Amino acid sequence: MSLNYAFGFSLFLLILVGLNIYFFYTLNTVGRKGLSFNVPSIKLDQSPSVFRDIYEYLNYLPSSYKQKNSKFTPLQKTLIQSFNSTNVQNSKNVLLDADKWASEESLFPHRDGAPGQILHAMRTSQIVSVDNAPKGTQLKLLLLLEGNQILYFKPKRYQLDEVINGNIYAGFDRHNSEVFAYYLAIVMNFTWISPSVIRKIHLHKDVMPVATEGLKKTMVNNGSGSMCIYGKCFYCKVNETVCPDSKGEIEGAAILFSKKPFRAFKSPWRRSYTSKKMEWEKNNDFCKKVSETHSTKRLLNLIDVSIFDFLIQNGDRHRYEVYKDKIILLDNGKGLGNPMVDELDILAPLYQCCMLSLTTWNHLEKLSGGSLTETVKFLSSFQGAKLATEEHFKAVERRLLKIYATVQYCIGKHGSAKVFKTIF
Ligand SMILES: Nc1ncnc2c1ncn2[C@@H]1O[C@H](COP(=O)(O)OP(=O)(O)OP(=O)(O)O)[C@@H](O)[C@H]1O
Ligand SMILES: [Mn+2]
Repeated sequence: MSLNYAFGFSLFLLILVGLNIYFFYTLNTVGRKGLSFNVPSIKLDQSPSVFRDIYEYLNYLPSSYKQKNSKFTPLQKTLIQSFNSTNVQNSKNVLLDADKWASEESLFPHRDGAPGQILHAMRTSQIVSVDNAPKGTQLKLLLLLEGNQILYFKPKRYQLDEVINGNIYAGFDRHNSEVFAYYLAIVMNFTWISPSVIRKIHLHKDVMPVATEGLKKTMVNNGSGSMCIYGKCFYCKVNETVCPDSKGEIEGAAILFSKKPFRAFKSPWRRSYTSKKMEWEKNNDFCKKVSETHSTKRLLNLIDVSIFDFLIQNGDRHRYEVYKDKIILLDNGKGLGNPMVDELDILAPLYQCCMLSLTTWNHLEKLSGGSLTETVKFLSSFQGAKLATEEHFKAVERRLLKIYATVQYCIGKHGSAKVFKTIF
């Protein structure tokens, strides 16, 4: 009898303790309830403590960040109208005005159906000359189009499902990353970027008849009768050629060249490209130092760029170029290397400065719940090419949640009045 009593009492105590723990937990997570996340391969033990803090916020991210925001619906509709290229009658002439473009809000027109027409023209206009592009470390060509516009052509080096292992800047440029970046930027309302589209050029029909002598000198026969290009660039090697596919075509990213005078600057958050650590990697107060030599406006712009780079995982923005006091998103080929990796330190400008343009934040909040990549897919579908595997689209959504968590971390640390800036 007394044993039964003792057992019953212990059970009662156990239930009481259990209930206590349950209520304590729910009370503590009210308002920041969220599903726990599977954190992909991250070396938390060796990471700075800021990473742990950000991941803590990620685990309690409000559920609204995982749902669609109805405020995005009208914006999405406008974007779709602008990229729908079914109205291409004028597209042949659309590039003729390109030199007159660049307004106070963008480098190229991005409204009223212009993007669809521009991309279509970039993909289909007659090529009148092909040469090696003289600048940079990566193989690329210059395509001169009828009507005098120039395209940078970064050739395809990898299949979409190829995973680039190694450090963040490993491998050749990814042509699809350039094009993906263009659509992503536009959906994010970062309009200071050059239009970019997947284009296929036929070696014997489009290139050879109009190739410069200089380009022909950088071609070799690959042994099975086809000519391949090794190009002229810092890293170009005779045994690292680009060859046409079985249809005789070379696929690549065609990027509209802008003749505007850009000014180049070294990025304060650039990597060392050796095992040596840069100051920003060792000093979490690095932003304070940068703010002594950079305006708040430029810092906010660099932070926007870091958010963009984190989404595609471009860790190679060693230098940035400016026009009309805005950073132009040139050279986005080092993204989409590995969909399983999220290098959080690309976000260093955000978590070290803990500030963000309010305009950027208001817009980012509208892109939640899958809208961001859904719109990239939708807009790019008008030009036909698939830009990335499903794993990459999922990775971008996962990284967006990490951006939300990083902003929450900053708000938690400094309060939203200090984080959000209206200077832009
Ligand atoms: N769309 C563009 N319009 C005008 N100039 C451009 C454009 N894209 C790139 N450039 C210029 O050409 C340079 C080289 O291009 P890009 O950076 O894409 O090549 P890269 O081979 O990847 O160079 P790097 O190895 O330095 O990263 C840029 O720094 C920029 O000055
Ligand atoms: Mn580059």
